[in-house]
Amino acid sequence: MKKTIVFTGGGSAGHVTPNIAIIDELDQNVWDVQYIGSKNGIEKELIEKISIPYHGISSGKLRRYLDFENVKDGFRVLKGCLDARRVLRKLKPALVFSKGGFVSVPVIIAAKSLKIPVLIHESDMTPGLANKIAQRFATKIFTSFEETLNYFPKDKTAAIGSPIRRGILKGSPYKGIELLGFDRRRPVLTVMGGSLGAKKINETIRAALPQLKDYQIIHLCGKGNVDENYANQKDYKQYEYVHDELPHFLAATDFVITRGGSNSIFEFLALRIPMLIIPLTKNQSRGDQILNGKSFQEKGYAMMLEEEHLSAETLVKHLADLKSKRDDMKQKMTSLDRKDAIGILIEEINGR
Ligand SMILES: CC(=O)N[C@H]1[C@@H](OP(=O)(O)OP(=O)(O)OC[C@H]2O[C@@H](n3ccc(=O)[nH]c3=O)[C@H](O)[C@@H]2O)O[C@H](CO)[C@@H](O)[C@@H]1O
Repeated sequence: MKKTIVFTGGGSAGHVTPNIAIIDELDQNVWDVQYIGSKNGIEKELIEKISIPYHGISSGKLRRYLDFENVKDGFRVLKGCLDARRVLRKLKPALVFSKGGFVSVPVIIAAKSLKIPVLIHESDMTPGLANKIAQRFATKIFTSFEETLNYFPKDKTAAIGSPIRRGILKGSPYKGIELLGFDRRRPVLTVMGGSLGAKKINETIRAALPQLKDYQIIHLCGKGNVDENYANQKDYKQYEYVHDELPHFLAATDFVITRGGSNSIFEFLALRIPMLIIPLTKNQSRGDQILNGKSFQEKGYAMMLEEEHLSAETLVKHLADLKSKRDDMKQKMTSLDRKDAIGILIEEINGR
């Protein structure tokens, strides 16, 4: 008889794509895979696309301060715990695997109350609020960054790198160039503002286009952000979000401009693509991307440009610097930080 495993995590692609990466590698003759996410989060569409049974529960945003919305969200989280408990009692999983995000908290609390083992993975340099809460309920904790070990109990935590989907490494540069209608002899720059796009990066890259004529540009600009004024240009292709084409596009990419989302930057590291990281600011986030970016810069994998200093001029200048550091960066990107996190997690799961 198959054993059941429940995955959870959501709110942004960053909390879902690693789960999909692991699910892809699990032997589904051995494991019955199920997913618990929020009723309407981005995870619903991404998980249904890979045909894994999806259970939507009530979910509320967790805040560090108290206000009326917070109280309402408290009730939603409470309802989420009851929803999750009901689903888990029915599925009777051997374990729960969580990638974090608000929706994961009620699932983990419910799992703990039913004595179901919980594994969690933290992608960022510093833990998000969900994983901070989840850590006390977790049986075992994995992190992408070595630096993150300081934030969790030593006896149950291991740094293993980021579980990046293996498919992302299997793209063909020729196919990418062909899909894009680009010229194989000229450099390709990919601009990726995280799974949700990035308004300021989008505007700045478009303003800098006249100074970027050496490059052929793939711009992944996020939902609703394609600018029709720039449609049908030979050297500048815009997409809201790409799925199956992404491995081919990245295989054809020479440089990348990116947010500091952990999944993206570990994917670029595995592909050895020199990156210019423009992290979300402290006003837009809890500042995790700044720390992710700093860590990569210190290790020589990336350059960083803070959004406060972002303009067409600084972007072009940083890109020129990136070009001059390209060989050195690629050399450094062969390090141990490219661990086989997926392999480690699959082994851990199979041992349960
Ligand atoms: C706004 C926000 O809260 N961002 C957080 C979110 O990142 P967010 O989900 O925005 O970004 P990540 O870089 O972590 O992940 C994006 C994922 O989407 C994929 N992708 C992207 C564009 C596209 O067209 N196609 C595609 O498949 C990327 O390859 C990657 O696997 O979770 C990360 C991991 O906890 C955090 O580091 C980020 O701070």
